Amino acid sequence: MKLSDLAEILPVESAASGERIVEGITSDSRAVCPGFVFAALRGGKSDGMAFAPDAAARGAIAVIAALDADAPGLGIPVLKSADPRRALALAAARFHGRQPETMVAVTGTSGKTSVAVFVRQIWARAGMQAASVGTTGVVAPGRTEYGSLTTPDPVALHALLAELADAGVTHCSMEASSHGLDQRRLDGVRLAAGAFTNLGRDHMDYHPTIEDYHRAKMRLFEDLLPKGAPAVIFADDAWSQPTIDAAAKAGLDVRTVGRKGTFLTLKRVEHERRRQRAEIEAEGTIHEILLPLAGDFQISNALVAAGLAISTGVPAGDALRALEHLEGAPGRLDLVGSTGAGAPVYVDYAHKPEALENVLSSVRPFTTGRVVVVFGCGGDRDRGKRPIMGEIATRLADVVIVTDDNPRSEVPAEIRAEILTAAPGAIEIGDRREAIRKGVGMLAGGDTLIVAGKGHEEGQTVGTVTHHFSDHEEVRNALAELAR
Ligand SMILES: CC(=O)N[C@H]1[C@@H](OP(=O)(O)OP(=O)(O)OC[C@H]2O[C@@H](n3ccc(=O)[nH]c3=O)[C@H](O)[C@@H]2O)O[C@H](CO)[C@@H](O)[C@@H]1O[C@H](C)C(=O)N[C@@H](C)C(=O)N[C@H](CCC(=O)O)C(=O)O
Ligand SMILES: Nc1ncnc2c1ncn2[C@@H]1O[C@H](COP(=O)(O)OP(=O)(O)OP(=O)(O)O)[C@@H](O)[C@H]1O
Ligand SMILES: N[C@H](CCC[C@H](N)C(=O)O)C(=O)O
Ligand SMILES: [Mg+2]
Repeated sequence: MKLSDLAEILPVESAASGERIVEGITSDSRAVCPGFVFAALRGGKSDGMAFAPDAAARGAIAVIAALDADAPGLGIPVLKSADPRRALALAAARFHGRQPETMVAVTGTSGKTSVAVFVRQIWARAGMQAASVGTTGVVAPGRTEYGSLTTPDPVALHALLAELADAGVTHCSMEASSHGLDQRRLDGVRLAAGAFTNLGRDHMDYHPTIEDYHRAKMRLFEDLLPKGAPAVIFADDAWSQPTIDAAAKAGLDVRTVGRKGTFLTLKRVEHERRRQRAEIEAEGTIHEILLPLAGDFQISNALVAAGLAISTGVPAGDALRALEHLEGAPGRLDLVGSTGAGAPVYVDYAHKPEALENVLSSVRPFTTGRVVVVFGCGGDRDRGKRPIMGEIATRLADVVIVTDDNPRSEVPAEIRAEILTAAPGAIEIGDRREAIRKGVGMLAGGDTLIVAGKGHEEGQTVGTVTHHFSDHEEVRNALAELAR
């Protein structure tokens, strides 16, 4: 690609530099190699423009910068944009070129990972070459990789999408986090359809108000999906209506799913311990489905996923039948094992209030004894959620064990103390391994243990060091010890 190929996105004026070959694009000066375009972004910590001289010294051929950026004497063209993050995303898409033909994205506070992996499974069952990209990583035919970000930065994202397309993937589902949407990480993705699950308290350290948080999510419908594209919206959430309004105003084809949904209507649901039977109406026909997953919320996620699959060409009957074969995303109400007396132990990724509320409520109907929960809250993240989660745990569980979950740069005992202000009577055990042992050790027949907050994670971050830690492994070890 030549620099002049970016002319639709950026003011590439000088003909001489326009002929230069672009060897790569990055927003990190440390990754610049000769021939790269460097995007100088203003971030939470620093202004990328401060690193432009370094990028130029490493051989950058142009810098993408804000309109008001001050760029004296860099010796390379400065391409100014009113929205440098968007320009970077569009440039990365142009540079890497190929993407799977059918891309869909799902946003919402909870359920994104589940929906993305469900859509992949439904497509795959319908015979498509399908992939999913999100919090738990990348899964595609012959490829499974552990992830880090929910929505990768645009440079990594477009490199990945090009690789997937080259490997023959035609259908790809991805998660659109509010950070990702706000930071324009998805702006270069050619989306065929989008979806919304729900909205609750999250990332209040990043978004000033919940309205601002909702607005960031609405970029998916307002700015990213082409007019007329299907927008699959879960209908039974408090934020469903404002979302439907935003999607309709943006000229999208709104398709609601859920009890109040009209595209897929949930008529009836009967919960069993590890599965649920649902009657779903689609195009005037009632389908009875046995969903092999625990948790009320999984029905909602399955409906959103089916809505996306149908909206991208899977016949409704096939999509709904495929729900009978769904496997949950790793670490989402994941049954790891049971004690000798039959008390189940689940690992779940609930690390925000509504998720914790949902998961604890979901297991109550099948618990004849006590619901025991082990959880903590992450450091360097929204502090406001700590007492809220303490209150929810105290209200919905019989035994609450408060422990550590990635304290990062904070003092772990202070995080626990903030949770404990609203969790009187809770047991405090900082060491997560000990906390899990304690939880497992106290289980009697009829009890249920939920180890919440880390789900698929494989590390515990203390300070800047991430130690290997897996709730799955710890639960398995504790159960094995008990059996000895
Ligand atoms: C808070 C946040 O979202 N930060 C993201 C943001 O960083 P930033 O712009 O604030 O970075 P900064 O440190 O101020 O630096 C500004 C710029 O200078 C550049 N720089 C910096 C140093 C240097 O030597 N040279 C250089 O060029 C940086 O690369 C950056 O472009 O933009 C970066 C580039 O896209 C992201 O990598 C980074 O994500 C960090 C890694 C992160 O942890 N993000 C998390 C919070 C996140 O995005 N999570 C969401 C949601 C998860 C969920 O739903 O729960 C996700 O999608 O994963
Ligand atoms: N539809 C839903 N409604 C409420 N809670 C849910 C829903 N789906 C999942 N959860 C809860 O949220 C947790 C995370 O689910 P999932 O990973 O699918 O969501 P996510 O939106 O991708 O979350 P994150 O933004 O943290 O990656 C689950 O472990 C469960 O506790
Ligand atoms: N993507 C989320 C995951 C949080 C998971 C929880 N284990 C924590 O560390 O708070 C975040 O980084 O805020
Ligand atoms: Mg996720």
